[in-house]
Amino acid sequence: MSSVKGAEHQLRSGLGKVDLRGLEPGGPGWEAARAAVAASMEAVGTVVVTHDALGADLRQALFGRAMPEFFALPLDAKRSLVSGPVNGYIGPRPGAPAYESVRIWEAAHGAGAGARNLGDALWPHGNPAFCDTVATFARNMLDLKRKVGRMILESLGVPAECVESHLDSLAYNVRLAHYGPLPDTATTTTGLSMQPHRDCTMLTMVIQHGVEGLEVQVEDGSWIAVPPEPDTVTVVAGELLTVVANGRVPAGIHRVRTPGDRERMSVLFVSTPKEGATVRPLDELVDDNHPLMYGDCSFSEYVDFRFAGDGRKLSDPLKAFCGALKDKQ
Ligand SMILES: O=C(O)CCC(=O)C(=O)O
Ligand SMILES: [Fe+2]
Repeated sequence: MSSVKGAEHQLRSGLGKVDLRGLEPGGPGWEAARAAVAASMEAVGTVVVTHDALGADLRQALFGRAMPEFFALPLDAKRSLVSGPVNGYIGPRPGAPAYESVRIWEAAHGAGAGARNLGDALWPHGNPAFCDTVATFARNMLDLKRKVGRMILESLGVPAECVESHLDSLAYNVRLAHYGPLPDTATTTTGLSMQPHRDCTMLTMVIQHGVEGLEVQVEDGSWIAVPPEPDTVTVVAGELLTVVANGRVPAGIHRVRTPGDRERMSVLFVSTPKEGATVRPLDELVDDNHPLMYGDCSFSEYVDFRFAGDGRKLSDPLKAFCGALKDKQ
């Protein structure tokens, strides 16, 4: 994939790469970039964007210091972080023996309360550098995320004020992820560190660093490895965006194939509905040509259904949960 600012972009079986550097809403290049972002999103639920949201110093502070410090903590300390609406740690499991990650909620707001709580819980005297790094990262990503979210919805024809109120209705979290070298058995069976999946989010932005691994499924069913270029982010539509977009943006299918013998770190910047919220297709995206595809979707009930309930066994749990046509198929 190579990219050219604004109007030109390269597609491989639907996956686009679009340069967003220096673009402002309504300014030169905005419309062409917006069309390219939307085309890729509507085709494969994913787009790779080039950006200038994270400088080299911030990336170094995050991947070179904050993350190694966190993952080096004793397993018991990491496990003590309760999983739930505030923070959460996922340790190695039989299905993913080399994967661990931690989620920090609302890291983008205020002084990064989520990061500070986590720092205070883990280090006896807190860890201001860790907290500042995560909070700065999240603030910078939030601007980029709003830009991409705005492009997607505007291009579907959603008026500006509705786009803004949708974006204002979301919550944000950061997930720091670490993939250790794969044990031999895992490498010989699938070679995958994370199985193909759709995210249960609104949008997930994946930042890789140095070591590749993220692969995206494209229109012909093949997989494209996204190179870990420092100034790019992979933006993946989650299932909740499919609901809001009334089915016009599919959730991107992706997986992780880490080089077997190498350690890898990635960071996700994630938007979701707020806790307790119910989402539904935006009114502006339902008309005679676009009949209602999804009914009301309670975020927390869907999470339970998908990860702890009957949805675990289904290939399309979203449709079973709130698809408008689910009873007729
Ligand atoms: O680490 C990555 O590149 C992607 C991880 C991912 O897809 C996920 O955590 O849902
Ligand atoms: Fe994912």
